[in-house]
Amino acid sequence: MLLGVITLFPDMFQSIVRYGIVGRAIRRGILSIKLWNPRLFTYDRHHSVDARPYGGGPGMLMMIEPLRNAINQAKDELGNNIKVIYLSPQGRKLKQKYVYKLAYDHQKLILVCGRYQGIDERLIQTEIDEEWSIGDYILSGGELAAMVLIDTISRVLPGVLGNQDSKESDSFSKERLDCPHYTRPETFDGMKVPSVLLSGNHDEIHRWKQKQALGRTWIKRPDLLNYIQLTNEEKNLLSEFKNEYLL
Ligand SMILES: NC(=O)c1ccc(NCc2cccc(O)c2)nc1
Repeated sequence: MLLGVITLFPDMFQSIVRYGIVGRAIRRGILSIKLWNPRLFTYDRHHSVDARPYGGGPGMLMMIEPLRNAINQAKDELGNNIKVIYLSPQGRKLKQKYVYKLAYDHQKLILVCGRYQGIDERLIQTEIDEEWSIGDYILSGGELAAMVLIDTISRVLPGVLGNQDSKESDSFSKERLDCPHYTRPETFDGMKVPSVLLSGNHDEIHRWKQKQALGRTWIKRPDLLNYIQLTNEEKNLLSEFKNEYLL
């Protein structure tokens, strides 16, 4: 998968291309990232990329021309029918199921990172195909949002995560929270690992993990339960958890 990024701060992306899962995906040739800086596509004396907003208001906006020039350059290099995504607080809220879609439905994507107070609306109307948000908060730029998107996409690309299960067991891959996890020592400050996890009884262990994941979702994120259709077995596990919890 090839991800093109339009950003005024290309060096920020060094922080993900060298390390961890994204670094591994790049080294394995599964993912590549190419950056274009709109400032290199300005032709005025001051290389202006931002300007004051019409109608007043605080801060500056990114101008159309440098962004459009950079996007066009990216399209010239990557191909013209590539989906262009803009990261902004006004975007659709990113969820795991959309990460799979973005990763599996496209071989290439272009991510546009806004700075300042955002970008001229006419650029959004003419050049942006989809607007996405990583959450309901304001960042000083779209770069961190783009890096979050790159990281979570790279985790679902085939061949990136060694043990496929680790991806599947990720909580949000089944749109529920994860079960609790434990590792050595068996007892720490008098706190013991739940005995079922030491039993070697894989059916019991799987049942316990399912029950804990459902129970924790009910406690911490009951809203998620509105979106998932539970099997009868899952419904039984959850009511068992509730009875024990409410005792
Ligand atoms: N929640 C997000 O995905 C997100 C994305 C970008 C961003 N900052 C740049 C920006 C871009 C557009 C308008 C704007 O007001 C700020 N902040 C948060």
